[in-house]
Amino acid sequence: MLHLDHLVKKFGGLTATDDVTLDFPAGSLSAIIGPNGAGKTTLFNQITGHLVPTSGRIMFDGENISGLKPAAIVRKGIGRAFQVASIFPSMTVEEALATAVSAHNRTAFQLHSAFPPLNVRHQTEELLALLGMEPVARSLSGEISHGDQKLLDVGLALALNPKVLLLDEPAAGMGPEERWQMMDTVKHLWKSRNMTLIFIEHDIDLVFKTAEIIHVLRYGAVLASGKAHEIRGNPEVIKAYLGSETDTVKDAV
Ligand SMILES: Nc1ncnc2c1ncn2[C@@H]1O[C@H](COP(=O)(O)OP(=O)(O)OP(=O)(O)O)[C@@H](O)[C@H]1O
Repeated sequence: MLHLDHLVKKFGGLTATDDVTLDFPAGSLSAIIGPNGAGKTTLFNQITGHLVPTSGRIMFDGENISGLKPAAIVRKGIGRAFQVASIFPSMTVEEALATAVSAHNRTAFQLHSAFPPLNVRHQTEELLALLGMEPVARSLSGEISHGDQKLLDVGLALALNPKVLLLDEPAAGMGPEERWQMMDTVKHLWKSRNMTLIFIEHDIDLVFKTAEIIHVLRYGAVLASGKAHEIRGNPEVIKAYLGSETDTVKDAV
C-alpha cells in the first residue's frame, strides 16, 4: 500500500531523514515515535508532498508519488489531519464537516440551506457518529473544547475519505483522560473505516496500547520496528530514550 524506499531528506548539512525504508501494509495501524528532532514530522511532510525528498521513493499503490504536489497526493487517497478546526470559528461542527464532505463530493450546495443534498447529510451524520461528536454538532467550532477541535480536525481529514490517514500527535495538549478517549476514537475509526492509519505520538503508553506496529526514529534513521513488546524490550530504544528529555518514555520503557 504505502512504502518508503530509501528515503533521504537533507536540510543543508542536516540529514533529517536518513535512508528510511518502511512499509505500511493496507489496513495497518502504525505509530512513529522518536525523541524530539528525530525526523517524524519531516517524514510525514514528505509523504503528503509538503517536502520533496532529496532522494528515495514514496510508493503508493504501486506508483511513485514522491515529488507530487500536496493536492495531488490528497486526491490519490492520502489524508492528514491539520490544525484547521479553529479556521472556521463561526461554523458549527456539523457545517464544517458538511462543507468538507461537500468539497470532496464536488457537490455545490448552499451552506445554510435547510436541505443540503442527502448524501452530504448522511456522510456528515456518519462522521459525527464515528467521532462521537453528536453532542457538539450544533456548537460553533471556535467554542468547542481543545479535544473536540482535534477531533474535528480528524473529521475534516476523514471527510475526504482517505485510504491512508496520517495523524501528527492527535492527543497533544489534552488532559490524561481525554488523551485515552482520543486514542480510543482513533482506534475505533481505524477499525470501522478499515483504513491504513499512521500516527506520531510522544506518549509511549498511548502508543504501546494503540498501535499494531511501532517504528522508532532516531537522528532521521529507523532505529527499530516491531510490536509493543519487541520495542519495549529493545536495548537500543531504551538507550535512545534515556538520552532524551521525554520523561513519559523513560517511565514507560
Ligand atoms: N524546514 C526545515 N529546515 C531546516 N531544518 C529543518 C526543517 N524542518 C525540520 N528541520 C530539522 O530536521 C530535524 C527533524 O525535525 P522534525 O520536526 O521532523 O522532528 P520531529 O521528530 O518531528 O520532532 P518533534 O518531536 O520535536 O516534533 C530537526 O533537527 C529539525 O530542526
